[in-house]
Parts: sequence; structure tokens; C-alpha cells
Amino acid sequence: MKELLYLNKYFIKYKWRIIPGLIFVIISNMFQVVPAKVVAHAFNLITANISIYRLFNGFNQQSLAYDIFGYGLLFFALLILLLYLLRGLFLFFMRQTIILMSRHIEFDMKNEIYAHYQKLSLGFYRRNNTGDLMNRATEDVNRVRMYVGPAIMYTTNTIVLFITALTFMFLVNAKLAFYAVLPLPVLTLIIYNVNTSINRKSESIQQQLSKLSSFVQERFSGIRVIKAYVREFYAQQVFAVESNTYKHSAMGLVKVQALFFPAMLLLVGISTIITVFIGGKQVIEGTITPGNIAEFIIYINLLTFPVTMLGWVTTLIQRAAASQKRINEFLHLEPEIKSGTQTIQPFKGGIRFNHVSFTYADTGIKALSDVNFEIEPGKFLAIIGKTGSGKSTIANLLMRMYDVEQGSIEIDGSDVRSLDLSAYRNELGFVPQEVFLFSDTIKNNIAFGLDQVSFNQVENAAKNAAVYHNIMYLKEKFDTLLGERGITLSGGQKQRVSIARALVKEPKILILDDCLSAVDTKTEEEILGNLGRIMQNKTCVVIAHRISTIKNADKIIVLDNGHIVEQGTHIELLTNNKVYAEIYRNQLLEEEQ
Ligand SMILES: Nc1ncnc2c1ncn2[C@@H]1O[C@H](COP(=O)(O)OP(=O)(O)OP(=O)(O)O)[C@@H](O)[C@H]1O
Repeated sequence: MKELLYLNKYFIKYKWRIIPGLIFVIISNMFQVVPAKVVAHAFNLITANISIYRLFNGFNQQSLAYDIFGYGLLFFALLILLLYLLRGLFLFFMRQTIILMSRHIEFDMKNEIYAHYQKLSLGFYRRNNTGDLMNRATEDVNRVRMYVGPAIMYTTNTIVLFITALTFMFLVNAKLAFYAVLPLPVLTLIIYNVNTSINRKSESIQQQLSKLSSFVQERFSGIRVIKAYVREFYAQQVFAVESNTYKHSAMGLVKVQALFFPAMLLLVGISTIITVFIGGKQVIEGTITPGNIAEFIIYINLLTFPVTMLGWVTTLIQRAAASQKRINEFLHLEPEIKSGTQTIQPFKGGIRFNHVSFTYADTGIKALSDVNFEIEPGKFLAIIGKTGSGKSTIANLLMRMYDVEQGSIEIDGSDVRSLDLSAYRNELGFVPQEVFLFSDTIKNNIAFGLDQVSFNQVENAAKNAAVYHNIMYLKEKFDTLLGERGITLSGGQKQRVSIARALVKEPKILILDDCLSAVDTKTEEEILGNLGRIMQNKTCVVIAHRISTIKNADKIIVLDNGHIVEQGTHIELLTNNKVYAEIYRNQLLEEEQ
């Protein structure tokens, strides 16, 4: 429960909503209880007037008595109407303050969580799956909202109503009050247990439902593979099994819910019977009036709703506490990558790896061992090596997605860890190996890295990435939507759009992580030619598998199993006649074949 204390800061922030809200709860309850008193008076008026009316049987005054009686009843009816209208008005105010506050808190929390998620490092995203991250920012926040809004509102409501209704009842007659509320604790107990069971079943239904939707989502994303391997029937069968489990869980819930209302009504009925029986005897004894019985029946009905709410509210609070605990787990995580304060003026783009070693913490794989190299500002560095040799790891470390385990990376002579992270990353243009384009227009995808960008800049970037003609070929040109609702670009086109996204930033250091693999050699040459022109005096780090991509580099690093096994220019490495020369010969052979 202490997890919920975290929310107190929001209650303080919205104190001018919650305080009036709670006052409105009290006032609206007053207008709920007082009409019962009025009904009692109206009842007593009826019984008294019927006797008077009968007394004037056969006299002219009988119609006069009838009129007075009628006006009296009309007065009470109007009074009750007025009281209920006022109750309605304050209920409206109550919801407008407390429920609205809960929506404000929900909004604040979602923003807080989203902002915090963005601060966390890449390692965090590797360790936790996206579904879990999303659940905490949506489903869990929603559960917490149910606590800060409805749970608080109904709890206050129940407390206020109990105090006022019980006071009114005991003031009329303590004995009758005692008997009338006798079944209520039993009702509370039953409702609490039924509620717990309903919640348990709802949770399992929810889990089954998310399993079902993940299943459907994955199968539809992989529909090409399913069709290619003719596994439609098998997928259908698995779906039917999952769906059946869901149906059974849902049926179990319906059964418990079906028992809930009859049980509740039974206990309310028992309370009413007791009230009429004991109350009736007291009317005969003359201790109370018939109006008091009517008043008590109203109180009992008033108390039933909060009692049913009690079980619900308890589970709301328990769920909110569990959800807040999950949210706090992530909110209290410190980003592994902490920004420094230094900015480099002017930023030149010299890179130096000083005995860098790195192990991925989650898998324990040592990706780099004692890596040493230097590239001067404005030069072209190429990295080549077998798959899994650590090439992308160098790019990740350069982007400061992770921090080195040993050694250091220096940019223009300053340790990368001392640099202001945003300022540093703003100087870089990065094209990752796995291309990611947003479900947006091509124009917005290219312009993504900048706040202000002219269409001319976008066009130029597309031209330099050799994708301009492909885009102009599309009906909507740069306004073409990509992603699920838009068109699907080919692998090579996607790579080039993502290169354009990096180029539009005019970065001081451009890092291309194997992003020309799906591009034909002619287009590759065009892109490299353009890069040579626009990246003059800017540093280029190109990771590649094809020697044709990198042969013009100022320095080529050959990686093997996390170690640099060779470095030099294309000519130097060929003269060395070692790993690089062997890769070169193999690739020539492949081309000839
Ligand atoms: N995020 C990660 N978490 C854990 N281990 C990783 C991660 N990324 C890479 N590795 C491991 O680190 C090693 C080096 O991977 P890296 O991606 O740097 O290789 P690469 O040379 O870029 O390979 P490829 O040419 O196939 O892209 C591999 O053994 C890989 O399994």
C-alpha cells in the first residue's frame, strides 16, 4: 500500500480540486439522506389526515380537509424534488472535481512515465519487452486512476453516508436501527468474497485475452510465412484452442456475476422484512410512527449501494497499489547513460578508441577486446569483419548507447562520457543496421531529426541518398504514407530513406551501419560519390561487408571476434596479404562466379 504514497504529490498539486470535491461529497450525501426524513413526515401526514378526513364524513368541510391534505402532500413532493435536484447538482460538482482530477493525474502520470522511459538507456529496452513497457504506461496508469478518482470518491461517499444515515436511524430508534443494519455486515462479507472471486477471474480472462491478441498479432504479421508454409489450418487450430480457454474463463465469470445481484437483493429484502416486522411492533407500541418505517426502508436501500461499493473499492485500491508498484519499479530506475556537461566548440569529429573493451551485460558476450584506433576529423573510416565480430558494437559505443567497460572513447580529445549527451548526439548522423521508418509520410521520416527543416533540404537529402527518383515515381511523392496504413518500400529504398534522414541533419560524424547491403552496386557507388562530396571535412564511419563499399576509405579496420586484426588503407591491407586480402579474393571470386 505504501506504493500509493507516491501519488500524494499529485493530490497536493490538485488540492483545489480534491478539497472542494470532498466537500461536495458531504453536501450531496446530506441531500440524499434528508429526503427520507421528509418522506417520514409525509407518511405521518397521510395517516393523520386520513383519520381527519374520515371524521368529516358527510360534512361540507370534508372537501376542505381534502384540499389542505392535498396541498400538504404537494408541498412535501416539491420539497423532495428540490432536495433531489440539489443532490444531483452537487453530484455533478463532485464528479466534475474528483473524476476530472483523476483524469489530470492520469495525464500527468503518462507524461511522467513516457518522459522517464525516454531517458532510460538502450540496455533497459533490451531487458524489458515492449508489451510490458506499454502496459505500465497504459493499463497500470488506468488502474491507478481508478484509485485517485472513483475509489477515493466512493470511499468518502460511503463513510459520509454511513455516518449520516446511521446517526439519523439511531436518533429515531436505536433498537430498530440495530436490527435493520444487522444483515449489512453479512452482505459486506459476501460481496467482498464474491468480488475477490470476480477479480481473480477477470485477471485470468485479461491474461488470456492478451495472450489471444498477441497470438493473432504475431500470426497476422507473419502471414506471409504462414501462407508460404501452408500452415493456415494449423494456425486456425491453435487459435481455436486459445479462444476456447478464453470462453471457459468468461463463462466462469458470468456464473459468479449472476449470483452477485440475487444475493445482494436477498439481503436487502431480509433487512426490509426485519424493519417492517420490528418497526410494525414498535408502531403498535407507539414508540415510532409509520413514517419512520418508510424512512428506515429508504435508509436501508441507501446503504446497500455503498456496501456493494465497499468490496469493489477494496479491490480497486489493491489493484492500484500493485500497479503503482510496477510503475515505480521503472520510475525509480536511473538511466545507465548519464549526460556530461562539456560541449565541444567547434566540433571537428576526431575519434579515438583507447583500449576499449565491452561486454553486453544481459548476455555476458564480450563483443570488443582492447580495441585501439584513431581517425582524424574529416576522414573516412571503414569497419569490416565477419558477422558477430563487433562492428555494430563500435557504432553503439560511438553513439553512446552503451558505455565502455574498459578504456575510453575520445571525441576531439574529450572523453565521450564527459560530453553533454544531447549536444553530442546532435552532431552525429546514424543509420542503423535494422532500418526503422515511422508510420508517417516520407517527408516527415526524412525530416525526423530536425525541428525546422525546409522542403528543399529534404529533397537534397533524398537526392544524395539516391532515393529521390524512387520517391518521385510514387503517386503522392514525398507525401506518401509509409507503414501499416501506407505503402511498403523495398528493402533498398528503406535503407536509402533512412540514409536521407541522417544526411538532412548535415552531421559532423556520419555512421552508416551496414546500411547499403540491400542496395545494388551502381546505386551504392552513386551514394558513396555523393557522400564524398557532402561529407568533405566531416567524419564518416562506414560498416560494411562488401569491399567495394569501403575500398576508398582513409582507414579500414578489420575486426575478428572483438579484436582488431588489421588496419590500414585498401592498398596497405592488400599488400599485407592477410585477412582483408583473403576477404577481397573471396568476394572477387564470388563476383566472377
Ligand atoms: N544488444 C545486445 N545484447 C547482447 N548481446 C549482443 C547485443 N548486440 C550484439 N550482441 C552480441 O555481441 C556480439 C557482437 O555483435 P555485433 O552486432 O557488434 O556484431 P556485428 O559485427 O555488427 O555483426 P553483423 O555483421 O552480423 O551485424 C555478437 O556475438 C552478438 O550476439
